[in-house]
Amino acid sequence: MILVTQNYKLAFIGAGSMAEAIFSGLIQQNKMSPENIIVTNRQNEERLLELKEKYGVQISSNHEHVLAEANVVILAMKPAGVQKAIESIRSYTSENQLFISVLAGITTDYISYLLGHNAPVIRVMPNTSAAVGSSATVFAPGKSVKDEHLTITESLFQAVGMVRQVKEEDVDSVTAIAGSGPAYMYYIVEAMFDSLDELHLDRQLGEALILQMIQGSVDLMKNSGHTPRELYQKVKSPGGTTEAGLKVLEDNQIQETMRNCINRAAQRSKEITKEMSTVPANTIK
Ligand SMILES: NC(=O)C1=CN([C@@H]2O[C@H](COP(=O)(O)OP(=O)(O)OC[C@H]3O[C@@H](n4cnc5c(N)ncnc54)[C@H](O)[C@@H]3O)[C@@H](O)[C@H]2O)C=CC1
Ligand SMILES: O=C(O)[C@@H]1CCC=N1
Repeated sequence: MILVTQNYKLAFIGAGSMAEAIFSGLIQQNKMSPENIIVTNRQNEERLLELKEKYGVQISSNHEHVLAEANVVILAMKPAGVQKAIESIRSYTSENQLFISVLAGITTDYISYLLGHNAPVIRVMPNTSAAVGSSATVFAPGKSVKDEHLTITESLFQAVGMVRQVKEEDVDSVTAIAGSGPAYMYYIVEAMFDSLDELHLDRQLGEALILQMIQGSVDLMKNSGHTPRELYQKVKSPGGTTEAGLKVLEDNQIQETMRNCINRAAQRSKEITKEMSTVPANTIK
């Protein structure tokens, strides 16, 4: 079923992991047709050909062509590249297009400043689970955004997972949990997988069990109405295996480390804003 998204023509400026996760999710969930998606990057033609081959999306290195029919432009380059990227497309953009930025730390004001006009700009923070329809996404509107633009953004990202509107000042914090969060989960799971060899367990069996164990834990956290603390207390028996394992986590201050990790990521998002996204004072309207 193609939803409201069928009327949109999406241009992705940037063809990396995040762009691929979003458009592959939209295509695989049957929410958008690949003909309505055009993708460009800075210079890697081979990467564009690979994406065309894999998903059937349109590709082009000609920015005028990329922007010509797009009514939604998704900015998906690294934060450090935003100035050059917008300079290279600016003359082909208009106030009739909606700009969606997924860039960590880059404000809607800065994007409007670089565009030099009043097109609506929405800041979105998705994650790579969009590729399987399971992103945890937030969006925050910039200045010229109307309800219709919020609806478009919501419907696009609803197609690839859960989506919520937040204030732009909260996006740095959300980036730390929902944007970067998957990497922290994969990092922990990598360690669990690596323990399989030490346990002399079959790798394939062990990996399947670990992933199902995580899935089951998530299901229980979502559905039981119990807090994480209540749930781990239920697993733990006095003098048992869980207590022994948890003691190692406590002795190594793993919870504190996790909080530090998340706080540091949020702080980094704010640093990126200062380093790369400051609007010169005399241009603020
Ligand atoms: N990877 C992730 O999990 C998430 C990434 N983000 C944000 O998404 C953005 C992209 O991240 P990734 O996809 O991981 O990076 P990436 O390095 O995989 O991709 C960046 C893409 O931008 C292109 N690019 C760079 N300069 C360009 C220009 N001047 N014109 C056109 N294209 C240009 C590159 O050629 C490349 O295709 C970043 O700003 C990041 O903060 C947001 C949420 C999650
Ligand atoms: O690491 C980063 O900066 C980006 C933003 C969230 C996930 N990846």
